[in-house]
Amino acid sequence: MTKPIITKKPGRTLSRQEVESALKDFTLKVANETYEKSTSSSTDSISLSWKDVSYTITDPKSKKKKHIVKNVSGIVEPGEVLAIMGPSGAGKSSFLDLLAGRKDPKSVTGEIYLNGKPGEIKYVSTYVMQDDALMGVLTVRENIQFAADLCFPAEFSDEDRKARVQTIIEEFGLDRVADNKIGTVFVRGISGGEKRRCAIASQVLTLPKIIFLDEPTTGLDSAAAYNVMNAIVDMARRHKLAVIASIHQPSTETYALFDKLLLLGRGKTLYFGKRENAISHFEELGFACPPYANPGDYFLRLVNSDFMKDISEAEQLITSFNVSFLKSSYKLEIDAQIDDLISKSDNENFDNESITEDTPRGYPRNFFAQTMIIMKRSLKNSTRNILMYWIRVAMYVSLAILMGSTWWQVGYGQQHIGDRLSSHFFSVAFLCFMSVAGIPGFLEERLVFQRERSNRFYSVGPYVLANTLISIPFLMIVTLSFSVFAYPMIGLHGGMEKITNFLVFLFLSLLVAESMVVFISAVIPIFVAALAIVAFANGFFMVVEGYFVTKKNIPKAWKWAHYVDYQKYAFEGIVKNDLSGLTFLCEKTDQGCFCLHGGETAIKNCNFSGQNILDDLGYGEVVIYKWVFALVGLVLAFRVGFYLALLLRKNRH
Ligand SMILES: Nc1ncnc2c1ncn2[C@@H]1O[C@H](COP(=O)(O)OP(=O)(O)OP(=O)(O)O)[C@@H](O)[C@H]1O
Repeated sequence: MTKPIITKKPGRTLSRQEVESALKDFTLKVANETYEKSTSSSTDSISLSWKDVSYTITDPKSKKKKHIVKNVSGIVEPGEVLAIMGPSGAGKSSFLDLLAGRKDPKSVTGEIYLNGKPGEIKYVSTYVMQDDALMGVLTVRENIQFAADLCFPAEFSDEDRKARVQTIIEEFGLDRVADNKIGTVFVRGISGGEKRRCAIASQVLTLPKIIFLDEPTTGLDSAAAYNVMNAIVDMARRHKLAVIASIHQPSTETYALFDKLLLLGRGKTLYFGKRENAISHFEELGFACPPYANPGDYFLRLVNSDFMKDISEAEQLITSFNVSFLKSSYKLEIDAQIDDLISKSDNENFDNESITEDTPRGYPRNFFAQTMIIMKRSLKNSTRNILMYWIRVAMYVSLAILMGSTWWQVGYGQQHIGDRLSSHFFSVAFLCFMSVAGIPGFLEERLVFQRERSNRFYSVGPYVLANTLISIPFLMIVTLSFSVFAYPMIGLHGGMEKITNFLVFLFLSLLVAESMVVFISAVIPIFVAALAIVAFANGFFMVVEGYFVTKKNIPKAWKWAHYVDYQKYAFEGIVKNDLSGLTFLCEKTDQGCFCLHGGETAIKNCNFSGQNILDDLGYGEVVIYKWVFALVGLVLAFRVGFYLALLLRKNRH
C-alpha cells in the first residue's frame, strides 16, 4: 500500500504550513531516492589504498632526482575522513595531487588501488581546490543549482535537481543564506566560511565516491573551519564517501573530527593510522603530548624542522620518526589491511576488469544542454555584474554626449572633413580600446570555468560558444547606447541604410575587440599582463590603421599589421559609409572657389563629392560587405584562438 505523504489526526485540520512542509519533505525524499538509484552501481562505495607511492622530480639545474614524497602507504575506507598534516613543504599538496591522479605518471611510482584493484581514480573522485571560485553576483542556491543542472544526467527532472540542491544546502548548513548573493567588490555577500561551504557543496553535489580537498579550511577562523569540516565529515559518513583532506593547524575540535591522520615530514610518513592512536605512538617514542594541548599543533611543532638551527639534527629527527613508524605495529597493520583487500578482490573475483569501467566518462549533459545552461548563467552574470558591461555602457554614453557636444553638427564645409574623419577614428579607437574594462569580469569567470572544467561539468566548446553568444546582445546594447547620442549630435550621414551600416561596423569592431580580450586573457590570465598586452595591441592597431599615416606611407615592415588590423576595417567602413553620397562645399575666396578635392569640376561647381575625398585618401577600394566579412573573419579567428587557448591549457584532472 502507498504510504500517505501526511497523516492527519481525526477532527484536526492541517495548517497550510504543515501541508507545505510535508510536501517539501516528500519531494526531497523522492529526489534523494531517484538520486541514490541513478548513482548506485557495482561501485557503491570505494576504499582507496596506496602502497609505497613516491613522487620524484628532477632538479632543472643540478639534474639530480629529488623525492618530494617517498614510499607512503595507507588506506581510507568508505565513510572515513583522512587528514594529511605536516609542516609547510612537507609534501601534503604533492601527495594529494599524486593520489588524485593530477601528477605526471612518469614521476610517480607505487600502486594505488580502488577496492583493492588498480583503477582510474579521476572518474570516481572529485578534487576540491583551495579557492572559492564562485560567481559573486549569483546566490548560493544559483551557484549550486548551476552545478546540479550540469552534473546530473538528462533523466533528472527539474524538481529532482532542485530538491537535490535543497538537500545539499541543508547538509552544508547554508539554508539561512541560500538566497543571498556570494558577494563582490561592490556588494558584501556571505561570510568566508559560508562561501567555502558553498564552493565545496557545488563540487560534491553528485557525491563522488572519493573526495580530495586541498586545504579546505585555509583562511578561515577556527569556528568557520570547524563548520566546514563538520559538514564534510557528516556528508562522508552519511553517504559512505572516502575523504582525504590536506589541512593546516586544525583546532582541537576540528582535529577531533578526523578518523585517520597521515603526518608527513620531508615527504616521508611520520605517522599513518587512526587519529586517536597517534598520541600513544608518539608517547611510546618519548614524545608525550602534554595534557590539554592541541594534538594537531603538538605534532606539527614536533616534526617542524624548518626552524631548527642544526639542519643535520633536524634531518635525523625526521628520519628517526620515519624509521620508528616503519617499524611500528601501525605500519604492519596497514600493510596487512592493503594486502587483505588486494587478495579479497582477487579471490572474490570482482566482476570489474577495472573498478571504474562502468563509471560514465563523458559529460552528463550533451553539447547543446551544456551551452544553454552556461548561457543562462552568463546572462545572469552579465546583467548583474557591473564589471562586465554596465561600466562600459555608462562610460560610452558619457563619451557619446561629450563627443556629440564637441563635434556638434560637424557640417559639410571642406574645412570640417578632418573633424568628420577624426570623429570616426575616435569612435572606433576609443570604444574598442575600452574593451579592456571587460578583463576583470572575464578573469573572475575564467577561474570558475577552470574549476568547473576540471570537475568535468562541461567541455571547452560549449563554454566558448556560450561566451560568444552571450556577448552579442550586450555589445549591441553598448553600440546602441553610444550611437543613439553620438550619431545625431555629430550630424553624420542620415538615412536607415547609413545608420544600420554604422551600427554594424561599430558592433563588429567591438565584437573583435571583445574576442581579442578573452583570447589574450585566456593565454595570459594575469590582470596586469593581459591589460598591458590588450592596451598595447589596440595602441598598435591605431598606429597602423591608416588614419595618422596613410596606407601608402606605412613602412613595408608594418604593412601586414595594417591588413590584420580590425580597427582599419571598422574605420574605413564607417568613413566610406558616411562620405559616399554626400556633397562637400569648397571655400569661396575673392579669387574664386578653393577646393581641396575634385579638381576642375569641383572648382566649376564650387563643391565636390564624398567619393572624391575617398579616392584622394585611398579609401576608394573599400567595399562595405567585404569589410564586414573581414571583421567577421577576425571575430572567428580570435574565438578559435580563445577556444584553443583554453583547450590546450593543461587540465590536470
Ligand atoms: N615540481 C616541483 N619542482 C620543484 N620542487 C617542487 C615541485 N613540487 C613540489 N616541490 C617542492 O616539494 C616540497 C613539497 O611541496 P608541497 O607543495 O607538496 O608541500 P606542502 O606540504 O603542501 O606545503 P604547503 O603547506 O606550504 O603548501 C616543497 O619544498 C616544494 O618546493
